[in-house]
Amino acid sequence: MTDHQITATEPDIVWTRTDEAPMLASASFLPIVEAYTRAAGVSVGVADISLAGRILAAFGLADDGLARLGDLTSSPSATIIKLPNISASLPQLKAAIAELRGQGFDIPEYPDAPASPLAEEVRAAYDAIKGSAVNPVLRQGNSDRRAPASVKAYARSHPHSMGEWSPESRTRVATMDEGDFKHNERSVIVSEGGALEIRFVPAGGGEPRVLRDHLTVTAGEVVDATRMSAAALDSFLATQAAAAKEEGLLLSVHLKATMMKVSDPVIFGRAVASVIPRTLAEHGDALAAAGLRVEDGLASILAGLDGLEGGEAIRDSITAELADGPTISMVDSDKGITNLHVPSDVIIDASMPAMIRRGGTLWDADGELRDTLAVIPDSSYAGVYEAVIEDCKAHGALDPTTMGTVPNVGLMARKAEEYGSHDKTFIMDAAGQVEVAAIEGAGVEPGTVLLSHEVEAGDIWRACATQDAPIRDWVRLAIARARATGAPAVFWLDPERAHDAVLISLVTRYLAEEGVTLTEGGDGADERAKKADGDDAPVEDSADGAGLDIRILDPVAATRLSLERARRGEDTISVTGNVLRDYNTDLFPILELGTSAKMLSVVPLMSGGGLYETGAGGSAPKHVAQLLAENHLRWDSLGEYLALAEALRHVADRGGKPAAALLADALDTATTAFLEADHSPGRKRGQIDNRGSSAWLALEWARALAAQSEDPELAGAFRPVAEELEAVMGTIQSEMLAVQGGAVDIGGYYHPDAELTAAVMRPSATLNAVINGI
Ligand SMILES: NC(=O)C1=CN([C@@H]2O[C@H](COP(=O)(O)OP(=O)(O)OC[C@H]3O[C@@H](n4cnc5c(N)ncnc54)[C@H](OP(=O)(O)O)[C@@H]3O)[C@@H](O)[C@H]2O)C=CC1
Ligand SMILES: O=C(O)CCC(=O)C(=O)O
Ligand SMILES: [Mg+2]
Repeated sequence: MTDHQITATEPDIVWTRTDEAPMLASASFLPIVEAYTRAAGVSVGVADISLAGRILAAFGLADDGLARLGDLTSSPSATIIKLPNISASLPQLKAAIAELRGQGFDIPEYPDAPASPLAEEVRAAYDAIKGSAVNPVLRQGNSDRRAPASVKAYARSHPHSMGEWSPESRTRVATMDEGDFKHNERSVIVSEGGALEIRFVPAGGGEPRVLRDHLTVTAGEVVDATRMSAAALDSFLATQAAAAKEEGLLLSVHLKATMMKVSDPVIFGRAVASVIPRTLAEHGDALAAAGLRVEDGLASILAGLDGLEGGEAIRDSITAELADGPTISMVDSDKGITNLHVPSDVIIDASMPAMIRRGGTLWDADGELRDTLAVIPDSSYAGVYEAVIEDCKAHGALDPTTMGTVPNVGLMARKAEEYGSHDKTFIMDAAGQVEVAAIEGAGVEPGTVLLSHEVEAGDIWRACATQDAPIRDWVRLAIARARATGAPAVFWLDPERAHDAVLISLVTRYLAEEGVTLTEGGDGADERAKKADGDDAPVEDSADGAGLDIRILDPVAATRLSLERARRGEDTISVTGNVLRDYNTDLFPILELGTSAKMLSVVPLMSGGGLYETGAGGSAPKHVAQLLAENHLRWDSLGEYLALAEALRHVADRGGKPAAALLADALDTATTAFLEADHSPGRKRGQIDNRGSSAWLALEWARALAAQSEDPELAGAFRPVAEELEAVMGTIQSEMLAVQGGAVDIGGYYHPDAELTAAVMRPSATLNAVINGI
């Protein structure tokens, strides 16, 4: 029994308190949810998994909501609604620590250079909070992300803006063709359970050093190892900086420094270094002595120069080099924030689709849109974006009013693949060999080296693991989605990649075990032959005779096929590994719906429980900035509405709470009516915002509950609510709009004051009176 054992008092549904815009939106919507569910005998509790909450918990100053929920995921009764949370970069973590200290919490500063065992401990505690520390704990299942039919219908009738694509666009992707993670990858299947060790053997003799001492593996686990060569990376980045300048393209770098918290900040730092090489050659020692690191971005370095002896000379040198080098794309041209200022500002899953949606352009320092050289160092997945860009150049922008949908079934459970690699990623400090060796079991003699790489100082070496049970579950989920929709399901796997080659063999075997045969031409050959014939029709035949069309294609071919079908209005399920799950579930929703916030994002937990994520995007920091400046929150809570309906259905399926099913059905009806009436938040001050939207949803939900006849008592309880809300909705909406315009104070960014937040997020006394009266 762990400290966090779930008790019988755990509520039916746990709602997560997170950060930024989703947390603010919850302050408005959650009181409505609590009132409606309480009236139907369904309990909703809150677990704090915010960045600030996790920091306080690490020092015993708050309950550990994340640990509690992590335990809950192993229970079949788990029903968790997970809102997006901050995956903190180091600058964000430090800002949160400073804010909490400023509020009087007794927590230590982040030790940059720990010099005592205690400081080491503090650093380890903080490093565990950094990056994507929440999702891997809760995601004990694979992922099923899609746009529900009502949302797709809404997007078709209310299309978002889509930039034009010209065949003359010079925007392109640059990626490495050697020395990167893709090209150095090696992969094995461990035949039996056991334990592995990761060790470093220095070049030219010397004692081997253990990097990771007891890595438990299970039978059938796929273990990969790879390295990014520092020399190859530096040379690639220098070439791209020169190419961007030469070709007059903006330089933009697209990484995932938040989620890939060990490798990608280092790669980001090398990108920063590539635009200020002379400054680093001349002043590198002074910067290091002041603790200013390229990994933290230009903003952090520039801020650290204030008051530093010799700081002005360094600033002048940086300014001169930036003026002399390629034009770097802007995150915020008004404030002079470039793509290389902050590691967490540009996150590839959102940044590349947003650029594609804007006709392949990014902003320059004058706020003008220009073509860009999109630098994606590792080539494992860069080809997907390359293929989309080529497609848009050839055929123009996609049309949201007609395009089909590309939902995703993602292999994600139990820290699968790269996104579970943080504790097995190392930045090498010397040349030598890194080995993954069996120390116990694993179906081989102890000491057997399973994987190894020659490394140089500065290289990034990492191992990833993917357990067999999640792979089988993923294949079954893909079949289930193909059956439920009739759409073809395509496994995006690249036979040229070591890991994917192993997965192709497993997927083929597990499909056969489920009685499913790959569609003829499932290797892409048929598609190519048909194209050569000028025949654009999809492969309709299904090899298993049961109407299933399941194929395996490399990611570039899969992208082309999915886009070709989408342009014809046809749907294609993308069945992918963990990284492409992340990329595709922003890419396609942003093109189809304008934002991934409108996605239904279900994680059927392998224990039988359910995790319902809201949307597939992030926490939109710029939405918070807008709320603070002009009291308008444009966050769209549609993802929350969709997730709540699914969670209620899960509670109903567990038995004993029949009203949960009625709440779910009524919420679906309400969401459809809400979309049809176009009550979604507007982007600008003076338009309806998140709070006004949730009030409309409350009205539609009450109406649908009052209209159902299965539970007359419940209908009776909600009839007056619906009538009252209907009568006062005009007043509610005017009260909501009246507060917009000026700045507001909620007493903090990472840890705002609960009362101030509630006051800002519940500004309509009329709505509050109705809700509080339920
Ligand atoms: N599941 C999770 O917990 C995730 C957490 N994150 C975290 O979120 C933060 C920001 O990351 P990132 O996703 O890259 O950037 P954003 O959150 O800024 O999302 C990108 C853009 O998507 C649009 N958007 C996203 N959600 C909504 C919504 N509900 N309503 C309206 N528009 C929305 C906005 O576009 P527009 O400008 O058009 O309004 C936004 O600017 C980081 O801290 C990151 O670590 C990121 C991804 C997932
Ligand atoms: O965990 C994170 O940092 C981000 C997750 C994410 O982007 C996603 O799941 O789509
Ligand atoms: Mg994502």
